[in-house]
Amino acid sequence: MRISVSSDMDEPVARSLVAALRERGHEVRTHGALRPGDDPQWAVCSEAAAREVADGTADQAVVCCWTGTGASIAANKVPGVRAALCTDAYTADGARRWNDANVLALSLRLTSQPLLTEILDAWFAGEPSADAEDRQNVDRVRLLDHGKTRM
Ligand SMILES: O=C[C@H](O)[C@H](O)[C@H](O)COP(=O)(O)O
Repeated sequence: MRISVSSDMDEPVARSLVAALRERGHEVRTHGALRPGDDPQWAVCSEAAAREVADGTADQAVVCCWTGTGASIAANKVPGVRAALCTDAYTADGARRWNDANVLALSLRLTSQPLLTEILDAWFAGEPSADAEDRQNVDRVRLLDHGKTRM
């Protein structure tokens, strides 16, 4: 997959993330502190990575900041993006399965190397649920992208 990665800090875990994605065979495009000369502010680089998912330049994105909160908030402001802040593998699996999340948000503070591996394993193994209720929920969220609240 084509995966956009952003981080507001040049932390070891962010570099490990990029390396791990490449090792898994993904094509990675970096933003923020991971790209020399790029704006490292979380509101800017998270949006840039998320926008590539929305416009189809990337299949998915991983957005990082110290807590993961700002990165997830900024990414979720981009229509078409469903960003999930995941602090464990179960949450990452659920984000793909129930929420059809297309952007993974990570905390640079909390995500240890082993946890990163577990989260990525779960994220990439997870498939969106075919359950009608699950699909309906995702469709409702998609409507919000267009300012609508009713199916
Ligand atoms: O949600 C915000 C992020 O956790 C930032 O990474 C955090 O605000 C730290 O940024 P700074 O070191 O620039 O204050």
